[in-house]
Amino acid sequence: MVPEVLIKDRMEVRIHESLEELSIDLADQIEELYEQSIKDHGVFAVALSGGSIISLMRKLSEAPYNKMIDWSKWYIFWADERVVAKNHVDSNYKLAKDHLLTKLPIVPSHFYSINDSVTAEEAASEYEFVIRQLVKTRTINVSDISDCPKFDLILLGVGPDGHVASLFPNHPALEEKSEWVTFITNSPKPPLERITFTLPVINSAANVIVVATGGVKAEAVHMAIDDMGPECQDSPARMIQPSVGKLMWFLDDEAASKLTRFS
Ligand SMILES: O=C1O[C@H](COP(=O)(O)O)[C@@H](O)[C@H](O)[C@H]1O
Repeated sequence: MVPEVLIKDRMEVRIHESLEELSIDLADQIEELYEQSIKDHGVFAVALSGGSIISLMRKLSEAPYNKMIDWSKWYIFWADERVVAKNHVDSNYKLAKDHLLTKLPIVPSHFYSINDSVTAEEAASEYEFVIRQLVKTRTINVSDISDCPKFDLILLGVGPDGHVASLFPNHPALEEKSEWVTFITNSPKPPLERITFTLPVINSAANVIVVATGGVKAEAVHMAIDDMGPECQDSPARMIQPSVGKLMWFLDDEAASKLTRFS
C-alpha cells in the first residue's frame, strides 16, 4: 500500500496503515538519503534516537537494504543518550547495538557513543568535542548558515508528552542556543540524567525524520503538526523545523488519528 502523504511547506507527513509498511518505507527513505549524502560528500553521518524507532528501522538489516548499502560509509551518533553504563538496559547505545547495529557491518570505530564513566556534564562536553573534531575534518558537514554541524540525517522519536531526543516540554534545555550538546539531570522520564543534541543542532541537519506510532502518540503528533494556537507552542516536537533541510514525519494510522489532514 502506498502511504497517505501530506505536504506542508518543507514538511512531509507519511501515514501508513501498518507498522510493516512504515518500516519498509522508512528503510527506503533512509537508503535514498544515504545515496544522496554519498554523492554529496562521500559519507553518511546519521544520529539515532532510542525507544521505538530502533525496531522500526529493522528492515535496514534485511535484504535488499543490507546488500545495497556500503556500511563502511556510515558514521553513527546519538541525538540523545541516557547517562548510564553502555550495558545498562536504559542505554540508547545498547538498544541500537543489540537490535540493529550488530546486524550491520558498520565499522566499530564509526560508532560515536558517549563516555559512560563521567558525569552528565562531562559526557555532554566530551561528546560535543568529538563532534567538533569531526566537523573540522568534514566527516560531519557544517551548516551553510551557522557554525552548527549539519548531520546528513537525524532520526527522532516522540514521547506522548511531545519530547524529542531528551528535550522535554518547558525544560530550560530547549533554550540552549550556544552548546551543540547539553545535559539534563532532572528528566521527567527516567533515567534522570541525559545528554541531548540542542535544537540548533537538530534544526541544522540536512534531513530530520521523526517517527511516531500508536494511539498514545496521537495527541503529541496533533500538537506538533496541526495549527492549534497557543496550546501547542510548548511542544518540543513542534520546534523541529530544519532551517534549510528537509523534515519528514512517519506515522501509523493510530498516531495520525487526531491529525487535521491538510493539502
Ligand atoms: O526517552 C526517550 O524517548 C524517546 C521516545 O521513545 P519512544 O519509545 O516513545 O519512541 C526517544 O526518541 C529518545 O531517544 C529516548 O531517550
